[in-house]
Amino acid sequence: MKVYKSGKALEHQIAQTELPEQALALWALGQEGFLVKWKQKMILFDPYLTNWVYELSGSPWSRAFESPLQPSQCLDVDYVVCSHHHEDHMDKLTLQAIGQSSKTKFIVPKAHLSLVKEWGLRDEQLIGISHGQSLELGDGLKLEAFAAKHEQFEQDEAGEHKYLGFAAYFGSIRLYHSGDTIGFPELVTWLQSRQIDIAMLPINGRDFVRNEQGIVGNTNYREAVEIAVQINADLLIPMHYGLFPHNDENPAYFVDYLYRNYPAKKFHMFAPGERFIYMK
Ligand SMILES: Nc1ccn([C@@H]2O[C@H](COP(=O)(O)O)[C@@H](O)[C@H]2O)c(=O)n1
Repeated sequence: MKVYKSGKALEHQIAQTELPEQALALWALGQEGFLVKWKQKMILFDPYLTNWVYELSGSPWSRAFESPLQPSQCLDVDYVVCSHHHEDHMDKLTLQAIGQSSKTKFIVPKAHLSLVKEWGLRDEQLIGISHGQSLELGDGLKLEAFAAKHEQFEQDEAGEHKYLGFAAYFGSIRLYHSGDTIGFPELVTWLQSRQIDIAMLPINGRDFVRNEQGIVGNTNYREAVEIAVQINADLLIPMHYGLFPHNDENPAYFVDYLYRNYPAKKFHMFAPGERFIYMK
């Protein structure tokens, strides 16, 4: 798979992107990694910018495309937000490298605070978040966490959910980044009252063959579409495809399903490294 823009050209584009308050810019970085710029703030969701999964687990976990950005190009980001501790979402090498920044704060599930401290991130860089909690992040930016079901809910001894999704409020623009999850009725109920504009959901699905390989599943393209429809999201962004061929889905099936069933529903399918500007 080709990367649309990467390296210095992408870094330059991010720095040069100026936006009115009612707009935000999104860059897809692969899997569930997205950079959001709004006003002068930058927030990075689930960045997997290295080859750490392959280094840990070997074949078949090699990347299908290079990361559009290197961690060292993300030192100006205000917040890195991680949904759960799977290495393609909470990547030790990416976090350690961005942790060299004196600016960036890391928002992780409270269940994983001790782990990221073991990785060398310092207390003052870290913010833990729990299901049901909201964080005010300044300038009208707010983040709210919701439990996710990476097939199941999983909680630590203290009852902290290990899988989270996030509603991020950029002024009046409301974005939901699901993390890794399947669909479940409470999720729809929680999100219906949040009036989400942009819903970002995985489409890689799940099956017993992948379960037998230790791969935990997510919403498939039908479920992603149906959740977006039920919460009345304005725009649907499919994610979690294209990076690992053995845990993938063809995004054309998502487009086909959406086009046949909800032809008026807006979506955007990204190429890695592509910028998309959303204006409310
Ligand atoms: N044999 C395996 C099975 C799974 N992993 C881990 O799974 C992660 C991918 O799952 P997500 O749905 O969270 O993207 C991947 O990061 C590995 O940590 C593995 O390493 N080996």
